[in-house]
Amino acid sequence: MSNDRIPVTVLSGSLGAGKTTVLNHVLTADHGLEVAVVVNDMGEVNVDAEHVAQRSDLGGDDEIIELSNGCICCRLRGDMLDEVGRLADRREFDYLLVESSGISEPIPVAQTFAMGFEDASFDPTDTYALDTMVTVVNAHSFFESFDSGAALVEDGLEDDAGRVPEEVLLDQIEFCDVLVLNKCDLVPDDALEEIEAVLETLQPRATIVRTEFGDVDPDRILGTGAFDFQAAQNSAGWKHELQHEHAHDPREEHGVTSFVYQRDRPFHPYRIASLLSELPDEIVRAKGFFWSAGREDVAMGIDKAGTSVRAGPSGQWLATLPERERKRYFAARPGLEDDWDDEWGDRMTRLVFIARQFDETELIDRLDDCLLTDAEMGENWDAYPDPFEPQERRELALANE
Ligand SMILES: Nc1nc2c(ncn2[C@@H]2O[C@H](COP(=O)(O)OP(=O)(O)OP(=O)(O)O)[C@@H](O)[C@H]2O)c(=O)[nH]1
Repeated sequence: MSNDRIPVTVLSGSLGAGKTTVLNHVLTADHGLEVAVVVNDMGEVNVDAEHVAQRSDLGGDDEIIELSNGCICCRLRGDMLDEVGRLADRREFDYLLVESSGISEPIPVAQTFAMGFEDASFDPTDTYALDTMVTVVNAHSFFESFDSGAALVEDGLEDDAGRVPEEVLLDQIEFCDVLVLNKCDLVPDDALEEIEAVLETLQPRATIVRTEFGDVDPDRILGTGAFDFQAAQNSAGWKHELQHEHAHDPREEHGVTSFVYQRDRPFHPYRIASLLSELPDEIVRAKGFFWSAGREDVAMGIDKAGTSVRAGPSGQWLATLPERERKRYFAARPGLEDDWDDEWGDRMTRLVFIARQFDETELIDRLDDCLLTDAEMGENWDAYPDPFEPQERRELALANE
């Protein structure tokens, strides 16, 4: 590999998905590259590093950096950089493979390599080039992961931000270049096709590679040059839907439905909160923003990953901005002005749902029942009880891309 900088592939994926198995397969494959490895394990003892050391034909311990008792997406970000900096000083090698812990969020890990990290003494950007973000998906427990999250992680193991495994799994799927669908030996073909259809809907940009015991062709995950921070960050299926679909538009493939619900009348806060708390499990993913009557100051956001649902203030309506600032947004985004309402500005609802084996008509009816009635449109909305959190994150709803 003639690149000046050392290319890096990061393996993400939930606990037990097969990251170490993939890693060992790549290390013992015949690709002619000298590969150094970082293995991150949440426990005190780095079991994965031991498995890698035993199984691979790597020489001394020098080639495997073990980062234990914390996660490289949060607490150990700086430690990881310091270690890979020392490694690059110490010896020559062609490629760096990073196995993150099962609960690592991929975006901070990618940022750490692509942009460095303030707490670290080493700046990776001259030495390393992030090449491929890979997420290993466990085909065998894929659908159960969304039903309960229980298959992914033992109780109480949340990341520092309090995110649950289903949310982290969705992040790992939505932010990557390659999805390795592992444990295919345990799943019949028709189920694999359905899983692939869900994955393609959640993440249309990534290539999907089916594997058994991690038998991936190294060319699929090493030296692909596929990583592009901006593209990866915008690649989630729900973002495409939110940006490009302007109306209800279901599409179905292998029982996987993806549709946008859009309305310009506000929801009754109590009714929508109650519906959101009991969304059907068939909805694997829901994202977007909505208008809750009485909260004309703020756009409410929704984030459903498997059974985990979060909803609350998440952005500012453009209508609440001073006119000059608003015009800057309009100038920067042609088309934004098209949906502008004379009375309510950009206040509206746009929600994306990705579901499997699901008839969306009932949900659409139930969502419509949450909209204010004609009589309620004339009421004092400020008198409605507000079930949502009061605090606000300062993001623009329409910039929610
Ligand atoms: N049947 C089957 N078992 C597999 C496959 N890939 C891995 N395994 C087994 O699944 C278990 C977990 O695999 P690992 O490679 O350790 O998974 P991991 O993602 O590194 O797990 P953590 O490091 O705990 O997050 C091991 O017992 C593997 O032998 C596969 O394709 N099929």
